[in-house]
Amino acid sequence: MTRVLVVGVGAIGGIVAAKLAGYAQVVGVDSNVAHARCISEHGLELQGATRLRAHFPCVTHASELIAQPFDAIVFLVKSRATAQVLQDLAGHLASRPLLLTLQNGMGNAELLAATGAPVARGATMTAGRYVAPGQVEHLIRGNTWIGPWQGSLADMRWFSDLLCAAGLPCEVLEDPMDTVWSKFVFNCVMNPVGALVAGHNAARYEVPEVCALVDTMAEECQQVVRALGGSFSFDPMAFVHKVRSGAVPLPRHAGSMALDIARGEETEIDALTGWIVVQAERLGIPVPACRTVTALVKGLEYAARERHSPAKESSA
Ligand SMILES: NC(=O)C1=CN([C@@H]2O[C@H](COP(=O)(O)OP(=O)(O)OC[C@H]3O[C@@H](n4cnc5c(N)ncnc54)[C@H](OP(=O)(O)O)[C@@H]3O)[C@@H](O)[C@H]2O)C=CC1
Ligand SMILES: CC(C)(CO)C(=O)C(=O)O
Repeated sequence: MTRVLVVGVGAIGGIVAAKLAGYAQVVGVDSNVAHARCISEHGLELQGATRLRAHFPCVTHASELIAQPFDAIVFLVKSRATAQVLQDLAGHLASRPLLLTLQNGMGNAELLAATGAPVARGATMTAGRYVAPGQVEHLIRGNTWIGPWQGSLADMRWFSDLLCAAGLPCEVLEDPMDTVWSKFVFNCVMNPVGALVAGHNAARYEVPEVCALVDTMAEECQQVVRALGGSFSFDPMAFVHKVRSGAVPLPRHAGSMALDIARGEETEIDALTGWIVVQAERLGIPVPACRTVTALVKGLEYAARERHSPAKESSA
């Protein structure tokens, strides 16, 4: 049976691992000790759009994995953890498994490609939320796209078929970048704004001043991506326009960055909007809205960290 390692079995990794568990031999690695233990002992419970309990082993560090080779390794840790997990997994890369990233943010595929293994890069509109040890909520059923960043379509078509069989609709693309750019711009705009409105999704769509900010940021991000030679397979703001016009209902999920702030975690701002700001500076493109929003999210991270620090909790 196909062996798949899922690195980061949180919101999205949890959905992928639990769904795949009936179709492949899945192993998880997750540094959240209580979560990993719960999964190994009682299984991972998916709630919401998918309801199932999947059983697979989950370790807390790559050093606990047995030497048997994996056919694919799926990276679903936050972008800031990718370099460290790759280093930890060095002993499992000699067999050249397919490395797949569906992470938001720039920089991950480049790190994976440096290993020399085939790399599938993609994006997913699936949404999830970590609830508690052993529990993940599947919030939105969404499409997934993957394609070669390093290697050929043949190296990864089988994995797309596996995701489809497991109930995660996936399209394989000859060149995934136009889709990656489209979703990247959506995340660069909507994720920080979702965090700044404290996860109250209606505020992203119904407050005129917030809508104007969203549109300005979208313009800035698209200008930078085009200056970098990128293009878009779909209008990054298409979903936003559909929600605004009432063509699709307002989802409850305000993006994963709002969830990070609610948990007092660091966000992926540096790999998203902050990345745009750095590129814009290099290219001489003014991006005042993205710059301000990036700064505000840094402040929000600081405040959320302070609010969740054990010292604050005990003195409260
Ligand atoms: N949530 C969503 O709806 C979506 C998320 N994404 C993207 O998917 C990626 C994962 O996000 P998400 O699932 O939300 O994140 P989560 O924080 O829910 O899950 C990541 C998991 O990885 C664990 N982890 C952190 N560092 C390591 C490490 N060094 N080794 C092993 N495990 C580690 C975390 O543990 P701990 O909590 O203890 O740090 C956590 O359990 C991100 O790039 C995100 O942008 C894409 C689409 C939608
Ligand atoms: C699922 C989606 C597209 C929703 O914004 C996302 O990428 C996120 O939450 O980070």
